[in-house]
Amino acid sequence: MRNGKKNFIIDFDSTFTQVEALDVLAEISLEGHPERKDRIKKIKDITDVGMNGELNLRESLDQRLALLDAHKKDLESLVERLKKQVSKSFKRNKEFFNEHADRIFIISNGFKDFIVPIVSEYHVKPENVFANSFEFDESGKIVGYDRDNALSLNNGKVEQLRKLNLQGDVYVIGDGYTDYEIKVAGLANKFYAFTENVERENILEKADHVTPSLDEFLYINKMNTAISYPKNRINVLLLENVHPRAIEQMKHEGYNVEVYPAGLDEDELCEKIKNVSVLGIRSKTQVTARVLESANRLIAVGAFCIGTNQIDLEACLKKGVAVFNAPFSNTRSVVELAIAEIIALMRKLFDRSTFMHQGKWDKSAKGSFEIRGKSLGIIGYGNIGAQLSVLAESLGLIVYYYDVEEKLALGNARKCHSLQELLSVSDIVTLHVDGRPENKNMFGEEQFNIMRDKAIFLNLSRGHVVDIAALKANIESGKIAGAAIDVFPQEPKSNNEEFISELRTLPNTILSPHIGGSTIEAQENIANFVPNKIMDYINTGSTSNSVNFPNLQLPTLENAHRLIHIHENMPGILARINKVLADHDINIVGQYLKTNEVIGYVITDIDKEYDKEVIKALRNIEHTIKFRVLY
Ligand SMILES: NC(=O)C1=CN([C@@H]2O[C@H](COP(=O)(O)OP(=O)(O)OC[C@H]3O[C@@H](n4cnc5c(N)ncnc54)[C@H](O)[C@@H]3O)[C@@H](O)[C@H]2O)C=CC1
Ligand SMILES: O=C(O)CCC(=O)C(=O)O
Repeated sequence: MRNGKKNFIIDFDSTFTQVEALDVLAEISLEGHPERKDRIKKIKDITDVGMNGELNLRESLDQRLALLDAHKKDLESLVERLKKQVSKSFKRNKEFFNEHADRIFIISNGFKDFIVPIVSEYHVKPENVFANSFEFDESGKIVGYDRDNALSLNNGKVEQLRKLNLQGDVYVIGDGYTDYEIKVAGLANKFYAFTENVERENILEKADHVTPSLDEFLYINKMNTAISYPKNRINVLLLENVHPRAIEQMKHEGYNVEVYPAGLDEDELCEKIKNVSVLGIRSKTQVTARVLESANRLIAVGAFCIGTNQIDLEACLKKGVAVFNAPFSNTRSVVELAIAEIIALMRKLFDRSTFMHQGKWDKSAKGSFEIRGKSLGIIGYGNIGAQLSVLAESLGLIVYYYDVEEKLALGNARKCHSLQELLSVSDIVTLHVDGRPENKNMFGEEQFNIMRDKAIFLNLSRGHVVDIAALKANIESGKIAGAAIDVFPQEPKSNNEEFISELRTLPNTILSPHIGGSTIEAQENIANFVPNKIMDYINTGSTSNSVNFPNLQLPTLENAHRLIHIHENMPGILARINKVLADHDINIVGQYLKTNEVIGYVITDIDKEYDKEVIKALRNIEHTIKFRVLY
């Protein structure tokens, strides 16, 4: 077999095209037939049994043709339909077919009548197509096939290949048992199980390599020209029960997705993250510098939430890992919960309901108030705080706010110039600051002391922001008449762990398991938003909305290769990149640079034809953190 040349044997049904052609032919030929549904199902079943090697091929063909009741004219419609259903990775790799036309062979147990018109559009030579041929009666009805052709028999592909007596290496790409048989007969160097359209368990185990797309096959054989990196090689790990829409989107993109329902602790994550390219988490999983040390392939982290205090953003930057979150998707849910809790606390609703469940009827107005005309102090007037301000005002609350940054007052909200000022005027105080480390215990005994007597207190931001012992003492003393706490310094990793807190059993205290953003709407919004940001980053290099990378919105790549260079922010790196490009006579089509304190992010679009040595030279520039090429 050896002369250095490579021959490619490619199956047609469910490999070259996404479908089984006879199944599609049945849909056409049985149009209007009284047994259409039933027959189509039978045909599909026979196909599957045959593909798994459990039914004699000739029998399978005979049975299907009898059920098909097809005519020559149906073949025209079939070809039109199949043209639209060529496998996606085949469509984008037309160049491969063109370049290797002499050495590409379609060997199929299907029929030349429809195979040739489809594959010819991909530069496959008609004389390189080996398949059966239909036989028609005078009226054009399909009545049989050429029975002398070995391809209507079991092991027919093997026999055909023997006849071909190909010189050089032979690679077989197919989804079925008959493709695998070629390898078993010793006529192929390797069998690649093609799973872009169907996965047949019994074939997967036997394959030399499972290839979820033609890109993967070309990549491992160093022949990829259509895309820089096969998407199935991008391993995604999604933790903490992210919404199924995210899983669906990332699988649809072609990524290899693993899902885990709970959070992982540092040791577990260090182990799990080794080969992960994209990590998806919510608020629990801590992405520490130590975790990042173990992350050999990580390119992006998606926080399926707003807060990113659980991620060491600086360590991510230093490692060239871009972090994305969903800054708006669950804000409304948090606001609605805060409003509900304010009313519930002002009416002592939870305690009253608990008493009722214990059989105690306590009808009284004591300690119960309307919220109308009361003052609400919002600490942290960001996306949540500002939205709460508008809703609260529409319910008749007088809104005060305090923020460390200059913020525009919405509606009639009144700005406070200090936290003390806000605390001294508010009947209800609610925290909506972010979880930056400086906010640890920002609310403690001193702040509770300044608050009005019998005020209400809410924290739906982060647990470490409040000194829990001080909160407990102030609830017990009656200074705080009610509290709603959704976030805690220590939260259970999963629903199976016990919640332990000093706040348990305190009066008029609503404790909720960090569910501010846990609504179907919010989770679905997040699951639409974050994967798209990550996919955009992987596909184009765009970093818009990244929480740690310099934000760059890039044009789509057309007729160029994109070089993405992430480096430590040092003087002169851009000059060095451009010197390397000039030394290799590279024509720059576009260049974009943005830096922050830690990294520089340079994108250079160049003409497609270039000396590949330049890639090595760019990678070797001192202070390079990460480098990748996109096309
Ligand atoms: N309970 C839950 O399920 C959820 C909790 N959150 C938490 O809520 C936080 C706020 O969310 P967004 O409003 O979207 O964030 P944001 O970033 O838009 O707003 C936070 C605001 O707090 C201000 N701030 C920070 N520290 C402050 C301080 N010490 N004093 C006064 N102002 C301060 C900031 O300047 C900013 O304006 C998130 O960072 C997250 O930790 C967010 C969503 C759901
Ligand atoms: O729902 C979650 O897992 C976290 C919500 C949250 O705290 C956030 O969005 O920052």
